[in-house]
Amino acid sequence: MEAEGISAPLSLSAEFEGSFAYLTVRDRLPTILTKVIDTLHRNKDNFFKEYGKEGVQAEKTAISFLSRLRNELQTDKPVLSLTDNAEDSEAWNEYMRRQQDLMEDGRPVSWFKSPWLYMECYMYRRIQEALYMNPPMDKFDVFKEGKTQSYFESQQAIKTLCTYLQELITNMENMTEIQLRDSFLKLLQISLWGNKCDLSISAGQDNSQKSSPIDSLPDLQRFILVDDSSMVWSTLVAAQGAGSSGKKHARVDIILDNAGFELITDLVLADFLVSAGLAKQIRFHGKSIPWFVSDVTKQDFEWTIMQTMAANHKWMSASGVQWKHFMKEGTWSYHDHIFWTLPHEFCDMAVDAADLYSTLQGSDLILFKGDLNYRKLTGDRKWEHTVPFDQALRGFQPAPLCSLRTLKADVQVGLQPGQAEKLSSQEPDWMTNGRYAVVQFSSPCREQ
Ligand SMILES: O=P(O)(O)OC[C@@]1(O)O[C@H](CO)[C@@H](O)[C@@H]1O
Ligand SMILES: [Mn+2]
Repeated sequence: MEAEGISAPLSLSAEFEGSFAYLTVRDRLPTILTKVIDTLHRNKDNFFKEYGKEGVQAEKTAISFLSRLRNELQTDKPVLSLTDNAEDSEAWNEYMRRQQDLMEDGRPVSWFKSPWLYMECYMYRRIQEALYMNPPMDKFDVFKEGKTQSYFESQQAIKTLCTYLQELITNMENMTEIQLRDSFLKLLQISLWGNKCDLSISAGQDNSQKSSPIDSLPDLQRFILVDDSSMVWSTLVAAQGAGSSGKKHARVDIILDNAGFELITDLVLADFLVSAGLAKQIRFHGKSIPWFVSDVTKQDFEWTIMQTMAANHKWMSASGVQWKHFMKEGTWSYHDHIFWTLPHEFCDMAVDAADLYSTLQGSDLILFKGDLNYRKLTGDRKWEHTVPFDQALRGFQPAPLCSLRTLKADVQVGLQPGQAEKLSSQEPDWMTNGRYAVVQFSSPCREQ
């Protein structure tokens, strides 16, 4: 899509044999689909217990939907319109028509010929269609087991992090601005590396946090390829404006990514921002349907706060109680606009989700977590690595924004000349092995 007439390179696509997109569509997506089918099989008795024969029949039909979907994918069939009449179905079908218009010589839109970003998002939406079309399966989260396992497998790291947070809060009034800044930067990096724990790249394999999130920071520093965290800090400080009540009114929006440990790192960061008076309001943005295996839904968000509150650990439960209070008093709020589970590049948001775009324009700082959000920020296109991040956003500038992303797809902009070449010579898979990360900032007020 050409936003504001800004030209852009080709989209990543599985049509490029051997590319990461090709290997993902050929291997990883079918694996994820097979795991979804297995999950439904394994829950057959539960469906019978809860819903009787109707539940078992729904499960069977959903499995046949998903098996057909896997065959369509593996044999590169033309994509199909959605037929579940959900709130977002027309937006999806309109997007398919747009993609069809872009196809050369009238070739149909298909899995190995169309943009990877579209096809991967489309797969997750077709999984949801299989459930929508087979009530009472429509409310079942096929990825719930993996997300809760990631939380339970990361307990030690969560305890360490909540203890660290409470220590910061206890000492906060004695902190100098430098100490406050250093604490913020540490928690920002912990949230950044929390993004390693993603179940899509691992095709559902356990990807929980085993090491101490604090102790591992010094060793990870050298793997941060772009570090604009000082600009994030100065944006936050500049956003402190005394309103009539003399209180600070900064609003921070966090576009969430994965549940489990990563979500805890985001809640801890958000708690610090409010407790340190750096933000008056935090708006969390999650997904309205189960997405990319481990992405946060409203149920995951509420479950995680409740679990942390109920933990048999003093500082975990203290943190969970505080987070529940922030939600109750409205300091924190959770939102799940359907745009986040559409396939659109973010440069389309101002037109295709104008309400969301104008909401985000009211933010003082937007933190985008994770790789899929980075792919949508940059349009998942084959940019030269030295193209500035601002340029790759192609006009998507609702407010000062920062991507906190571990690299798991072969799109990366804003690097120094020679930086990508050096990395490729050392580690050919540096863009997709999840070992590297960026803290990449862009602001409408910064000269382009
Ligand atoms: O957004 P996240 O959770 O950081 O990563 C999502 C992801 O795992 O899924 C896609 C590959 O299947 C890539 O965008 C990325 O590897
Ligand atoms: Mn994710």
